[in-house]
This record gives sequence, C-alpha cells and structure tokens, in this order.
Amino acid sequence: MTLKLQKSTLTTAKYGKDGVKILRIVRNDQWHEIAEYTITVLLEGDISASYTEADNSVIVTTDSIKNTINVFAQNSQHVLQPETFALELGLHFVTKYSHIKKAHVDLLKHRWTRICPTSENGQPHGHSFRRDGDDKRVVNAIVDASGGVDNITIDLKAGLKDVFLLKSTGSSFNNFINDEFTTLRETDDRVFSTIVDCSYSLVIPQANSRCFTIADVAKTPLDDIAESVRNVTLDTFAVDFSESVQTTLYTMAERIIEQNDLVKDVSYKLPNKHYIPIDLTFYQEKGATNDVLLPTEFPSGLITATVSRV
Ligand SMILES: O=c1[nH]c(=O)c2[nH]c(=O)[nH]c2[nH]1
Repeated sequence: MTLKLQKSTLTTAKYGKDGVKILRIVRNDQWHEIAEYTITVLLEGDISASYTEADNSVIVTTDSIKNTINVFAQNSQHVLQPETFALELGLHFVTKYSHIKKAHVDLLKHRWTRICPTSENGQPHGHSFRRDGDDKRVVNAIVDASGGVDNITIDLKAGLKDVFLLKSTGSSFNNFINDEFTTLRETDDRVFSTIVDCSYSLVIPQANSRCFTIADVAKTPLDDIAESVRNVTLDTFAVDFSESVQTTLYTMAERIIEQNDLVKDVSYKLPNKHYIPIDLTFYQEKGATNDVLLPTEFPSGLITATVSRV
C-alpha cells in the first residue's frame, strides 16, 4: 500500500486588483464635483481549486474586477461618498458570484479642493481644483456573505493618512526612565512633528437588524464623521500643549469617541519625526536660541494605540 503524504494545505487565499486609479467627474452643467480614488479589491471564497488544481473556472479575473470598479464609478449614485462606494462594490461581488464569500475593498480618496480665484472675489470655482496636500481619506471595508446573502455583515473602517504635521514649540518630554542606556535630555520645549495615520471603526445603524443595506450606509453622516476626525486631529495637535506623543494620541482618540457616537474605536500610528538641534556653539554667543535643526527621516519614534468606546 502506498501512503500519500499530504504535506501542505491552503490555509488562506484572497486575490484581486491593486491600485485601480480613477477620477470620476459628476457634472452638473458648469458646476462639477470630482473624486479621485486609488482602489484595491480582493476576493475570498471557494477559490482554492484555482491555487491547488489549476482550475481557473472559479476565477473572476482581476481584469474583470478592474472593469467592474470602472463601471461602478460611472454608474454609482454614491461615488462621491467613499465609504458607501466601497461597500457598494463589495456588496456587488458577494451577491453576483455565489462562491465569493468576502470582498475586501480598500480605497484612498485623494484630496482635491476647489480653487477660489481672487479675480472672482474668492468665490469657489465650478470646475477648477487644486491638490490640497498629501493627505488622503482611507476606507477599509469587508463585506461578508459567508452567513448567506440574506445575512450579510460588514466591517467598516475609515480614516486618514499622510497628514504631515509640525509644531515648533508647545511640546515637552520629561520624567522618562533615565538609566545607563539613556542619553536623551529632558526638555520643556521641542519640535513635535508627525505624519498622522488614523483609522476608526464605524457602526452603521441598520433598519433591518439582520442585514445591512446601502440605503442604511447612505443615510449615515460619514462625511461629517470624517471631517470631525480630521478637525479633532489637527486642533488637538495645534492647540494642546503636548507632554508626549502618547498623551497627545490618547487625547485625540478620546475626543473623537466623545464627539462621534458611531465610532467604536480609534487607532493612530504617529511617528515621532526627530528634528535635531544643530550645535552652533562654536559660532554663537552663549545663551542664544538654537533655531537651526536637522530634519531626520529615520530612525523615528513610532507611537501607536487603539482606544475603544466602553
Ligand atoms: O513623546 C515621546 N515619546 C517617547 O516615547 C519618546 N522616546 C523618545 O526618545 N522621545 C520620545 N517622545
């Protein structure tokens, strides 16, 4: 008797299209709205045969996934609202293909702001925009139909990333462990600079408690929540005196949870980008302030945490 040894098994698999870029123009005469997205869609389900048996009959091609994103961008009523658009896409894949059980839709919305030309008295222009910084709105949506298409659940996270911040005073760092490995000096006045990466989990109130619908999502004030998260992040950073990155992070998250009933938890990743004072004592008079600093990219501190509603 020959014993066939099973050496490996496929434990997880998902596949799809990464980095699908679109600009959607919503035209209303000369007044246009635009949304620029970078989108990743990955699918999970009964697809193992495509990995283990070379059976491509279970594959919705990644090319078709890209085409679907483009078609939805043209036809969706919700294309300007990133969370709703992401969920619409996810819902499509798990309802159209019965063997696809989960869709992961990750979306970045790039920041375009209407130009307000001074020659037109600062009035917002109808169809001219400027890229307003590096920061992006982020959505990570998972649409899960493993419990059946009448029982679809979602896991919805939104956030912002690549928000570059710097304050030139209003930050201290004292009272840390000082042992034989410590060279850092205590300070009551330092530069605080970070690149914000923030993600928050959302609850979508559902009309029917068993199954979520796009109508439920469209009714939820997701743009207001996104604006509140951005404002709290910027305002706390600017206005509050910082005793550490850790404390500032916690204050931001606490305020977001306090001000937004539909936010379950907030996670931040805040690098502490170091700006090192350059020693000019060889040239300067004693007691002069040290106003030239060396920006360093790495190493940086990295302070992370998740804060949850209790
Ligand atoms: O706010 C800070 N938190 C730290 O944990 C830390 N560590 C460090 O060297 N500088 C800082 N700053």
